[in-house]
Amino acid sequence: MVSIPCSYSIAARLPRISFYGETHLPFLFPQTRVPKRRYISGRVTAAGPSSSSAGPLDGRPLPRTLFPGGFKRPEISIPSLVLRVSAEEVLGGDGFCSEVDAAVSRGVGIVVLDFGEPRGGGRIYEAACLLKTVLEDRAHLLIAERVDVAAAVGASGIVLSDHGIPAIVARNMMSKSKSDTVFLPIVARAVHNTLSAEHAANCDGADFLILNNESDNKVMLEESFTQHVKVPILFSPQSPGDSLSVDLVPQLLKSGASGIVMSLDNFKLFNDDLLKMFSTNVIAGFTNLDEKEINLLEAESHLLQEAVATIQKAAPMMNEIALLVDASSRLKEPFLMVIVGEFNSGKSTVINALLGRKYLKDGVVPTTNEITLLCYSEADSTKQEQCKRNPDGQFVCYLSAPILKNMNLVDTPGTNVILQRQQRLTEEFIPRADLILFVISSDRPLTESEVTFLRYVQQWKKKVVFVLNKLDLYQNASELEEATGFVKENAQKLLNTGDVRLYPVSSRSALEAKLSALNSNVQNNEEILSSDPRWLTSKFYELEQFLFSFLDGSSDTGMERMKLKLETPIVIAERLIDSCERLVKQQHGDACRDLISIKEVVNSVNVLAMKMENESLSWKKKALSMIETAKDQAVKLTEFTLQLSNIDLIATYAFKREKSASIPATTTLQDKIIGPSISDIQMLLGEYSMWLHSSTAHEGELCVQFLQRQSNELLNSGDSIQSNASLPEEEEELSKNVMEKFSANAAAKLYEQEIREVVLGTFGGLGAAGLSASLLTSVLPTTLEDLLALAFCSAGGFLAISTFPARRKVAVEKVRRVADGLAREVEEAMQQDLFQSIRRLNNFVEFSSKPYQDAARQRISHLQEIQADLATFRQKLEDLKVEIQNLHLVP
Ligand SMILES: Nc1nc2c(ncn2[C@@H]2O[C@H](COP(=O)(O)OP(=O)(O)OP(=O)(O)O)[C@@H](O)[C@H]2O)c(=O)[nH]1
Repeated sequence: MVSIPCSYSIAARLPRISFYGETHLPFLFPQTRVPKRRYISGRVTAAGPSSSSAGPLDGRPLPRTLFPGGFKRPEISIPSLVLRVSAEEVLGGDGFCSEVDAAVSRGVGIVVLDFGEPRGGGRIYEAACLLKTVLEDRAHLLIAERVDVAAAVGASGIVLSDHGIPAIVARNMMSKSKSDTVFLPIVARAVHNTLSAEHAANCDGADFLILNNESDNKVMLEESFTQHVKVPILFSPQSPGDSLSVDLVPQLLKSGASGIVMSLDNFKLFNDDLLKMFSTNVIAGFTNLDEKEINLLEAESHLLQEAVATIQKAAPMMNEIALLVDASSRLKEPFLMVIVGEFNSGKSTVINALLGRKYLKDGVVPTTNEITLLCYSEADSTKQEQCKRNPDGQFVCYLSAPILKNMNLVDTPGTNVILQRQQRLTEEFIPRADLILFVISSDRPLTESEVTFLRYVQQWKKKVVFVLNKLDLYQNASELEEATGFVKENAQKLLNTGDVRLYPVSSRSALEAKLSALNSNVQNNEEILSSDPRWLTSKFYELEQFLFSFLDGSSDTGMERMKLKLETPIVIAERLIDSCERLVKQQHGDACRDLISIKEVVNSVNVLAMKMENESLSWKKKALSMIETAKDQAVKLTEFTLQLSNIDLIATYAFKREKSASIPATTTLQDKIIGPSISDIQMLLGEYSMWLHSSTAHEGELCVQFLQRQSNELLNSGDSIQSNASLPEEEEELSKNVMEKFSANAAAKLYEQEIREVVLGTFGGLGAAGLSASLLTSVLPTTLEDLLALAFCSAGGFLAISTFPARRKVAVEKVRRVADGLAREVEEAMQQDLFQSIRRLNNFVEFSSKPYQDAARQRISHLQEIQADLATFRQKLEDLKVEIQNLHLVP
């Protein structure tokens, strides 16, 4: 067991990193907003270019992700505390879940749900759902055996038994069901003997093993076995139901166990000292810091915690926050130098030469298809040096090479490999690096893929040191000069800096020289090395000199190391804040547009009012023309009735004086003119009323629909805004009432009265003028001329009849006036009905839009607050950067 374990595994409780955008990433794929609808003149149309769906305000699409797309392995802290619970216990109540909750807050990183008894799938599912709620994202939930249940509840993974399905099958089954996550499911294998342990580790592809059989536990204590199995082995040192001897725990960890699996009862036996063994151990990254530096480290730690809170508030869905959490937790850890380069450029040889031994070839490191972290072990024999593969796929090697005392090295897969996954692993690691050693092969200096990769590195503002490896391939000095000039010039352009460090080396020669010096068995082999021509021609010492000066805190480069280390999380924070600012700016723009859209909805009632007013003109015109037609008919009837030749009438009123009898004109007026006209107009007004109602109701409906669509976007949650407003139900009645009040019978009576008055007023006095009733009776049935002739016979008669046309005109005028009055009344009532409808709609829209307007305003001010917070925070980071840059200045 190495004495100082490395801690390069993000604690399971941290929020998950989502690096890739193949699947749905809420933050990186800013939530796909339903295309905004613009609400104009009562019609809903697709939004124009100002629509929020068009992406950020500058019109360019937001970057899909900080990294290219793909899946990522979940990360588990090692050593790990694992709780094993049964469905029975979980569903049994009695505060069991609260105790699990407490255990997680005390450091349990994984909870395994066993099916126990009874074995019904429903019970397990129920228990898994309950556990998931208890654990939230603080610990991984693994389900024993039941891939279906694990997939259904969205568990982090599965624990397969010795004889269970192959790990790859389980992983695929779960991956398919978890298409919305970028994390691969965890697949652990419970094994009962060393044989199956070896098989699972080497062939099965399980992420870690749980050794269940207590009789075999002692086998695990043997070094040969732990050396052999390259995946973490977690011990389950007791049979279910047995109590765990806690004294065993330190011994198990020392023997190479990567964690302990236990029941809740056993966990309760763990005291704080024991729990400390499971907390991440940190190697002091900086020694001999003066007070100013210590203060700066503390200040930065606090500021980064604040940054995490600010970013989480601004963009709760931003999974990349884990990068910052991770980087800030590593602030006090050793300087991290990441070696990158194309496949076969000589990265491993450079590392071996730095380490002074062939660590990366003699089997200690199994592959460069994964990230390999090399950190220091105080082991005094190479036997204790070992490599382990963490469940996240990363190899961690503990080596005793002196250079690792103050600097961790990371070997990465080549960047131009065919398998994109390897390239992605390297890309993922870049933000964590404090310094990048970029190894270029002399036979292909600065290829296209290297240029692309450098551009990516530049995004993270990393300090890059170039190694032009395989120097021995150059024929002469001028070739070398040409190559270094080319690389420097282009690197300067790419990294936008005049300060490009480039070390042409032959790492193979350097390694060979170091190995011969090592094998010379001489106590002080430095002399042998410095006299070795391979060492001299390798020029490797120049690179080493630079790196060692990095390790010396008192030198300028040592100070630079401190600065770079301090700046690593700041750069990540800045990038995340950039993304947050873009996102919040977009959200703010959206919210402003939302408010404008809502106001547009309210204002659209005015547009609709104008439109309806225009349309109502044609309704009015129709109604008035109906009245006009009736009027014309009534006028004609009056004129016809009040003719001298229409002697029947005169006879009836003037001479027969049958007051009670109705004249035919009255009946005609009532039955043929007024009656049908009234019912026609009433029908028209009924339709008008319906038109008003349906137009406003339709508009109201559209408005409600629009506002409801806004709801989710405004609230940014699943809630919806409740509005108590209801659409106007009743139809407008004023115009209909006017016509209902207008009685055909009453009008006919009035008409008759008028006719009567005209006739009586004209002819009622003729008898007094001396006309004899008999003469009149014999003459009157003849012609008008006769009558006129008779009238000429009597001055009095003539005078009376001569007033007839004027009286008739008055009667006609009266008929006209009545009709015109009715027309005016109807027109006014129609207008009132229109106003009333619009008023109702207006009230409804204003009332129902109010909660939405309030929500939009609240959201705008909330986003403005966040923008202000981010700006303040950016300033704080700037100030801190200045302080870091001024570190070298004597106070
Ligand atoms: N001529 C010459 N060959 C070298 C030198 N350094 C490494 N090589 C050779 O280059 C080949 C690749 O070296 P590695 O160190 O495995 O390269 P790598 O970049 O780690 O390769 P991957 O891990 O596969 O990406 C090996 O055959 C080395 O012997 C050197 O300085 N000169």
